[in-house]
Amino acid sequence: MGVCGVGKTTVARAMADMAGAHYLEGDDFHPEENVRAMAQGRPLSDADRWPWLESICAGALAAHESDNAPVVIACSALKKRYRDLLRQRLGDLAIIHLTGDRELIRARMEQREGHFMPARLLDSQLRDLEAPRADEGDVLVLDISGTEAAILNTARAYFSGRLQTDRRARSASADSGA
Ligand SMILES: Nc1ncnc2c1ncn2[C@@H]1O[C@H](COP(=O)(O)OP(=O)(O)OP(=O)(O)O)[C@@H](O)[C@H]1O
Ligand SMILES: O=C(O)[C@H](O)[C@@H](O)[C@H](O)[C@H](O)CO
Repeated sequence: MGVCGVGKTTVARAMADMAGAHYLEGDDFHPEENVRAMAQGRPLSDADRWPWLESICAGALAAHESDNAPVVIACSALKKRYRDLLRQRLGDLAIIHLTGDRELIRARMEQREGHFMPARLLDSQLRDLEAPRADEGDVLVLDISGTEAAILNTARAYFSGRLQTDRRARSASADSGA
């Protein structure tokens, strides 16, 4: 999760490769009108985002049910209520909140080519962002100022730990016949 340009796609793709997981790009689930709005510099509203979040959940569940493999999703999930919807629909999550200095994110967005999101929407994303607090216990905060390798190492350690915990919990519940 995180604002535009913070590196969600980059990290999520690498994590999915590492874990043999499905990779879902949140941007692919936006209806055309959402993409058009953002491309024209208009921030999305809650009303624009609810159906989009629901379709990400449907896609994630379908992918997982096809072969039981884990699913990694690149999704802004800017507000607590969006993350709560994901938790409610998808069950246990391991969330990485990518954060960074506004100027660094802006510079990366300006260098990026072929993406619909204009750098001028960054401030609206930062305004919408409700950074997870400590009571959202499934979130790792990861600053993006380090090298890509260092970021991926930290992300990998967090996901691996969460996957092992999840596997242990599932095997314990299978043993107990639950
Ligand atoms: N650690 C990093 N170091 C340098 N550049 C990076 C790093 N991570 C990502 N980038 C570059 O920053 C740009 C934004 O990254 P990316 O597209 O992954 O962000 P995003 O959060 O998925 O963006 P959006 O939400 O707008 O789709 C890309 O050009 C990417 O190659
Ligand atoms: O919630 C949102 O406003 C959107 O998901 C955006 O964050 C973009 O889709 C993405 O980040 C584009 O760059």
